[in-house]
Amino acid sequence: MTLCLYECLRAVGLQHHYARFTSVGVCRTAHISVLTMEDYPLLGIHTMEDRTRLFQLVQFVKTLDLEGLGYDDDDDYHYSHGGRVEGSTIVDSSFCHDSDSIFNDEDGNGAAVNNIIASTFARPSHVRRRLDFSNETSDHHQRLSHPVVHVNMRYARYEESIRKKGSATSVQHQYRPKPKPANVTSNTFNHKPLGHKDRKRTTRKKTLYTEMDTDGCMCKPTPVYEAKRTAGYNYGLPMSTPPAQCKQARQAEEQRIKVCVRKRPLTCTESRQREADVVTTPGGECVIVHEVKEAVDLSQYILQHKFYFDQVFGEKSSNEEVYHQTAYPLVQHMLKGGKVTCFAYGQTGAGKTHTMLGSPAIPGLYALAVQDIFAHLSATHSYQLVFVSFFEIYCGQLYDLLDHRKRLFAREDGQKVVHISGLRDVRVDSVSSLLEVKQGRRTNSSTSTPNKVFEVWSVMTQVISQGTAERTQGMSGVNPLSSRSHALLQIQLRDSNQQIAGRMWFVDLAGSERASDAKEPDRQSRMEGAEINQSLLALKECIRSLDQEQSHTPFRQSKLTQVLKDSFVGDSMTCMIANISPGHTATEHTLNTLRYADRVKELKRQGGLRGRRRNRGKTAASPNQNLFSSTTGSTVSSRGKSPPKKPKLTRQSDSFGPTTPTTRSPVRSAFLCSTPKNTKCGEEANARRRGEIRLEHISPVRGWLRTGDKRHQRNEADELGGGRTGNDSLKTMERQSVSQQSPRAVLESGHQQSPRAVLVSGQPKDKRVWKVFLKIF
Ligand SMILES: Nc1ncnc2c1ncn2[C@@H]1O[C@H](COP(=O)(O)OP(=O)(O)OP(=O)(O)O)[C@@H](O)[C@H]1O
Repeated sequence: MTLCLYECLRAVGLQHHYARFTSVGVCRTAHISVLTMEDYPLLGIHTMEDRTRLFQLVQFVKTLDLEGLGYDDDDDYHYSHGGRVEGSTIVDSSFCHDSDSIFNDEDGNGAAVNNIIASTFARPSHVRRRLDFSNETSDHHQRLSHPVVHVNMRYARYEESIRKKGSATSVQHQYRPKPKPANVTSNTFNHKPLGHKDRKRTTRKKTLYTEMDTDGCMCKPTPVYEAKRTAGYNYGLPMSTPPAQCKQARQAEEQRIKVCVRKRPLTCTESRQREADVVTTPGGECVIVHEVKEAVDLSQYILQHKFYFDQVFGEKSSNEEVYHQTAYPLVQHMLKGGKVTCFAYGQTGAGKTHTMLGSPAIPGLYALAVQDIFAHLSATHSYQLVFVSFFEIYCGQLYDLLDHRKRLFAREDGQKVVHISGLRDVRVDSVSSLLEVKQGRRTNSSTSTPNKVFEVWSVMTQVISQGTAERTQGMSGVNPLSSRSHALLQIQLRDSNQQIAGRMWFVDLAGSERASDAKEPDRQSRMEGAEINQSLLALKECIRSLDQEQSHTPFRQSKLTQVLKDSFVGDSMTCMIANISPGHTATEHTLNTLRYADRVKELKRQGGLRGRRRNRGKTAASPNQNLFSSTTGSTVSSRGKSPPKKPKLTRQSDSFGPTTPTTRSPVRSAFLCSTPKNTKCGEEANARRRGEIRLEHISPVRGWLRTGDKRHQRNEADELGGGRTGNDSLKTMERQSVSQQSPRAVLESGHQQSPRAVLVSGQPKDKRVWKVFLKIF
């Protein structure tokens, strides 16, 4: 039993168009696969329903390996000339007279088709044309003599339209990617006319690539275009620039921020699923993503996205190689007393943990860094001590991974230095390693043997394995053991006075993918995803803010940036390793990761950080002072750009209701308690401040009436963050006094909202307003 055109059309309920199809030259099932939407009217497909059906059929036929299934070119031919297909009854009540004409045609010479064309489809001559499948050898078409439309030229048409649009630059057809694997489910069609083919679908899908590659009829060379990015997408910064063009800038920057990309190989699972590798890493500084796209006419084309970074590691790079290019310079800087940070960023399953932690057989950056630190200390006979702490940030909370997930709190002191209270520091005292080194058997990492590396690894794992086991993990759509938290490993060097003599952060960030990618997106995983995204956004905002020389850097937007404050100020060095997956199903995430990294790289080339540091150096001596000035100073951006927008945490309305015009509070902020006490003190305060207080809106939270004054919010945040200023007592007085006003007094003071409103604050705003008014008047 073979596949024929009529069966296909009947499967989607388009069998009544069969004659029309054959009349214009669509006589075989294979012809369907090359139909485009432009051909639909020619085939008599006008209604949206029919268009959808035909579209589905075209998609389905495209996924079929017709030759592999024993597709016989003549089948449709015989079919259309009255041949009765083995095992199937083609008589269909909906097929009207056309079918009779066709199937009762005994001579099989195409007379029926010609009759139909002549009688049923008597159309104007410009419509009466037939589609040409020029690659066919059958003489079937030679019997028809209508004008020809070249539908197989759709690739050329598309290329032409792209050129006209100027949205992409055409390049040579040099890259011929494997087409996307077919993703056909058994319920694609309800009627199951092709049921006898079902058992072959699996093999059909698997052989799709090769068949289409070798079959010139089925697969035209896929056009390749180079993505031409516009200024809007990258915040107006120049796009990824080749290294040659920015050599000077790089030298000037002295690699304070280094952005690298690491591509991992396809995993066994991905190979089994026949995922295509869409990432290439030509040279050591360029990475190209070949994105398979589909045009509106359903033709496929390739869009190449090219990025340049300080270093690009291909799938064959080892952890040691990555370490020497990324973390090793940071270790050297730390040993000189600097503060350094190494981020691993990327989608879940992209290889962040593999890079950072590795395994006993393949130690990651943690172990290699500690090994070098010990090697240095022993070589210089230093008495500095190495302390390690390890904690995670999960859903905005800090948990100590070395202390049974004890809850931690990040607080700022009066000097604006962030401390993590309760964090356990473990002194790493690799006696055996150090002894070995002191005996001259170890000098540095480059001369160490794998056994020695393994030894340091085992020392580190005594500390880290406990923490890693405690880390929050979950199942994502990509990785069954996906990290759902940011893991931060801190390595500190301390002198004999316990003063910090160098600090290194290793940050294994949580997967950067969207929350919806979780395999079973329940509430918890969505919350996790939202939190992860928010902290990554905050990280980006901090970097962006530094780049734009903003007077305020929003460290406090997330715990991650708050904890990593040191990484953004002073004489720090940072390295970001963007990990990417090579599979075509991860293309979108790969591009997102690369764009994020590209953004970080481009801003450093703009000299944003450097310029900022320079400015800071003029006004302040220490990083802490710099930070202070950056957060409280009134410096306006020299570029005149607007400050970054903070994500809105709560919705604030400017108007409370149609009858309650609101006014902004003056600089002095005030609270109003929902249940004021009529004390004398309160009345006095009320009388004094009656003319000053302007309420903006009522917050249902804890019954406070709040003002929208930013300074007030900042003061409040300071208090929450643990910092207290000299005005604290004054503010407390203010709060007390204002909170004790009577409702009547508030009304008299010109405000149209009553504290009574707070009592009904759980209701919609308009209702609340009306209740207040009813109560009063
Ligand atoms: N460079 C590499 N070479 C070989 N295998 C790798 C490489 N990078 C990652 N892998 C493998 O890919 C899988 C996923 O890697 P890993 O767990 O490091 O991802 P991840 O980015 O940390 O994911 P998540 O964010 O979900 O924790 C692991 O099985 C790991 O062994």
